Amino acid sequence: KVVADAHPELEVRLWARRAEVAEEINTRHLNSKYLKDIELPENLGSSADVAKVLAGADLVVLAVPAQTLRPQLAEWKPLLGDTAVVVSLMKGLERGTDERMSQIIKAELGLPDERVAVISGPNLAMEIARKEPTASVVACTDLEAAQWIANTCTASYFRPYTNTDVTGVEIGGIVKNVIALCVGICDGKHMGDNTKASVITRGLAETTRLTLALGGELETMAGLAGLGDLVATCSSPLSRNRTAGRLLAEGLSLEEVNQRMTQTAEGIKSGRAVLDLANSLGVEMPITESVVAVLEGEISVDDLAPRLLTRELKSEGEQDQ
Ligand SMILES: NC(=O)c1ccc[n+]([C@@H]2O[C@H](COP(=O)([O-])OP(=O)(O)OC[C@H]3O[C@@H](n4cnc5c(N)ncnc54)[C@H](O)[C@@H]3O)[C@@H](O)[C@H]2O)c1
Ligand SMILES: O=P(O)(O)OC[C@H](O)CO
Repeated sequence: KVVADAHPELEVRLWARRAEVAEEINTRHLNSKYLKDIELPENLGSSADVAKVLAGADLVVLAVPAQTLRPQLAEWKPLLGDTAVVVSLMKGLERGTDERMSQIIKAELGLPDERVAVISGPNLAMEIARKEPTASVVACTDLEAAQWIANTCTASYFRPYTNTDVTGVEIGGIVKNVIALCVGICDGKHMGDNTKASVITRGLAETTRLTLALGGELETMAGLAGLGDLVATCSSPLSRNRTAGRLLAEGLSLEEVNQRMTQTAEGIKSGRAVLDLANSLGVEMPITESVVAVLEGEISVDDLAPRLLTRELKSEGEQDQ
């Protein structure tokens, strides 16, 4: 939608898994299941036939639940043009491999770095659909490619900044979902703003430790894909991850929460992968560890705060702990 709004002269195509969704987009310019009464631009068409959608595409933007990406890519690979650039909007880490989406895209599609990018930031889908002003980050190791993508998706309400730190941009988007689960639990337990601000700030500290250990940059964490996205998700009632945490705190089982969620809350599945990755690098991530302990039934939601508060005292600036 952003690209279609930005460039009315371009033909933008959306792959829909269900033919009736494609039909509604083409005939009524609506996607009522996901975007209620938002009017979609006329140059945004849709098809349930992925071959038609990918034919001749210069820019391919992927946004499926992270754990489903790898098997989908094998299907899409033969349909992709020789020069197409692939952009990930996904904010999850693959369980079992602990790989980021850009790594999976590169490996499965056999693409060089300059043809794989990431867009991430404080970008709640419904607010963007309503054309509420937002900024974002386009990250690609190749700055020229990032600039081309940024130009393509600059709309009156959408302002992308470029960054070459793909790792930091992706890690910011992944870990904030886990931190938002924790904030949601605080919310569900009627804890106040001091508590939530403390979790957000220490959440950023552990996200930064992981980013630095993976070769990402400190500046990225202070930017839109780090602090920006973390604040948006942790403070918005639209956030699925925060909502999932709140439901857990209200006494729902994880199974009941999953049934209740109509859209993916990436933190639920990615939490374990983030923790495994951190452990493999010797990075301490106490909030992530505690959230995973709740998700895996090792501790109850009531044990979460005591577990975090009774940790050994340390200096605020310690980056390695
Ligand atoms: N919604 C947001 O606010 C937002 C914003 C930025 C990034 N993201 C990221 O984008 C990704 C997708 O999020 P979403 O909100 O669109 O999730 P979603 O649960 O709505 O799923 C997106 C689409 O993927 C399809 N899908 C579901 N299972 C699939 C499968 N097995 N194979 C192929 N397609 C499948 C669904 O039909 C849906 O159309 C996530 O990684 C999320 O973190 C979401
Ligand atoms: O905010 P959530 O939990 O809905 O997550 C979706 C996106 O990552 C928002 O940027």
